[in-house]
Amino acid sequence: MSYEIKVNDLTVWYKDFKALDQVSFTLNGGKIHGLLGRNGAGKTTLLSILSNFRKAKEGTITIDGEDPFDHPRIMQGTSFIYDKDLTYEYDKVGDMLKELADFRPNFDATYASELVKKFKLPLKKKVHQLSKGKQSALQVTIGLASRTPLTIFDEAYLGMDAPTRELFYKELLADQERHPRTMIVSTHLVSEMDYLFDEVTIIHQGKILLKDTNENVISKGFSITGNKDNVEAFTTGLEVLNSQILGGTKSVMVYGELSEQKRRQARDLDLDIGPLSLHDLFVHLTKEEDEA
Ligand SMILES: Nc1ncnc2c1ncn2[C@@H]1O[C@H](COP(=O)(O)OP(=O)(O)OP(=O)(O)O)[C@@H](O)[C@H]1O
Repeated sequence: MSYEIKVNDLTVWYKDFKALDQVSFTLNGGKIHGLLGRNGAGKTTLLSILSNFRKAKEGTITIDGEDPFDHPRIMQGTSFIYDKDLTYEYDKVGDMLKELADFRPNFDATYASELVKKFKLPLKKKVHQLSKGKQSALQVTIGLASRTPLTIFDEAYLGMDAPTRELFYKELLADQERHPRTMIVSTHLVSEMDYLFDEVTIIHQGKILLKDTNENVISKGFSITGNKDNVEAFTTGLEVLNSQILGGTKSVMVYGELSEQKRRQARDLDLDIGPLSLHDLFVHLTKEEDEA
């Protein structure tokens, strides 16, 4: 089971600072959505509203067709995994997992035990005594084993070492395959996680910059390299994200559709067309004026 999410004209203020500015989008159910944004872009603000931590005051949100705020079914069906402060969590790991099973109707205790083994979580240790990476692994275990129709991981990998992150990504894909749900995964580690996403949303300075399938986003990013004058002639009118000149050669990154006619023109001008990664697109699409 999975929830569809509709956000319409959502604006969030912190006193006189606008953290989200008329944000509108739909997230299809049963997909893994990558939510990408730079520091302070508004990711956590958005995710805390989707997970009922905060009420939408301007704009509307529906999750599975309902206003999610204070809605028992939607709240029970939503997991929000974030960098939680576990300093005062004196329960033992095993007890915490047992208690959770009572609150989450879909919680799979057998799968949780498998994850405990894979992440090497010490069941008898108190949660606040776990290392940062193990605390994150515990949170991820809870997020995956809860099997909620909406599962949100907000930079859930913090403190995990590279092999543990790999394990998390592998489990996320495998369990999504077995039990499709709506997942939202926010991250800065774009190059490491890009293969996980079915759909991508980029948020920048409180606004949605881009929302599309991962495949479509990637298919619109190109690097164009060749003779400087030819590259300049070719890219006139295209959205140029970045350019570099080395002697008489120019290399640019562009974002947009390239028609067959444009591709022919590139061949005639002896230009090389290459793909761009989601990481490159993210970095350059969210570049600010003073970072050129
Ligand atoms: N409680 C608050 N009071 C005032 N401003 C806030 C508050 N929470 C967040 N902000 C501001 O709102 C903006 C968005 O913050 P948010 O935490 O949503 O960003 P983020 O994309 O999750 O960033 P990061 O990747 O750094 O965690 C930032 O400018 C932040 O300083």
